[in-house]
Amino acid sequence: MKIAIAGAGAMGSRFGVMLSRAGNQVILIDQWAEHVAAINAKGLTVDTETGSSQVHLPAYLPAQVTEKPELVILFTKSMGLPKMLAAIEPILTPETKIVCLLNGLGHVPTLEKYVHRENIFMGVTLWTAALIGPGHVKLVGDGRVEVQNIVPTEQAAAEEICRVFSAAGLKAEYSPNVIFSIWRKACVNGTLNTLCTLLDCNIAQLGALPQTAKLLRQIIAEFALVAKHDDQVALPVEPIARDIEALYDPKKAGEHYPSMHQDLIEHHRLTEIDYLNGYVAKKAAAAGLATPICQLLTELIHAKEALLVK
Ligand SMILES: NC(=O)C1=CN([C@@H]2O[C@H](COP(=O)(O)OP(=O)(O)OC[C@H]3O[C@@H](n4cnc5c(N)ncnc54)[C@H](OP(=O)(O)O)[C@@H]3O)[C@@H](O)[C@H]2O)C=CC1
Ligand SMILES: CC(C)(CO)C(=O)C(=O)O
Repeated sequence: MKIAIAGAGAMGSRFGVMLSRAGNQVILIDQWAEHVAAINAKGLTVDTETGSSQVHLPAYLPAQVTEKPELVILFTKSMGLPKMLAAIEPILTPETKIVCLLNGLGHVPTLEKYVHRENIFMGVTLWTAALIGPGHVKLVGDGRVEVQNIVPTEQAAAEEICRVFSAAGLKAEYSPNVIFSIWRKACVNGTLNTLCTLLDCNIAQLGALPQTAKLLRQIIAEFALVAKHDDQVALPVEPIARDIEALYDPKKAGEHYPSMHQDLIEHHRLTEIDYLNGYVAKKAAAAGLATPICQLLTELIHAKEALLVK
């Protein structure tokens, strides 16, 4: 399949490398000129548990692409999504399918401004990856993917995307209720990412703190309030909290510094907070609901951004 990865940072590179190794024709598209130049000059440097290798994939700035892909996989940061969609609009045909695997909430209305609804596929992933520098990523660990169509007639196309992903080892499953999965994943990021970033710790260290269990449940309960009000999604607080707590195990994600920590603490870049706790606080305010903890966490992250982002 002809696949374009739009947003070829850590996660986009992971998907690009795995899909290319499975025989797909993959191109990488990214706005970061130094990263694109490094990949084209010497290949993408991929570090894994077993060593380092160079993977040769064509990389482009959005304005340079002329090929028309059959499938586009979006992996920008949430705040980069509109700019990327506007930039790749010229290469989209009425048949091009788009899969959005970003963390965070509220992406469908953005996608609908650029893509016909029947071509939009939403998903979540538990794969992880880290961007070490331009043209250099670290891909360790295991993961899986869930994908669903947003227009009911397009289930077969979603299942085909899952088949292509799974043939590349990405372990994709058709999701019968992706909106629930997106909210559940947002609970993971709205707790672990936000708290690890504010406390400057990894997931295992967060899990060992006496305050964490209660705080986790309070944050999830606020997400549940808005999920129910806005999307009629019922989020069960206790089972979601237990699933998140299972990630403290160093054999799972315990050693991992969440992507928000990588963005703000390590790279002094803006975070996706407005698509996580900030989204919940904003939607709650609009509906007259109280989500004081999400409101406070959002303000603290923005304050830390003001201190750290150049
Ligand atoms: N990393 C992870 O383990 C996981 C991430 N996700 C989600 O996947 C999506 C993509 O995340 P991820 O792959 O981590 O993002 P990255 O930060 O690795 O890359 C995203 C984009 O940010 C820009 N960028 C990154 N670093 C720099 C830099 N130093 N200078 C200039 N530009 C830079 C690049 O594009 P541009 O210039 O166009 O902004 C890049 O394509 C997010 O929604 C994230 O939450 C989901 C699961 C796990
Ligand atoms: C790995 C995980 C689940 C950690 O919160 C994540 O999605 C991230 O780092 O953004």
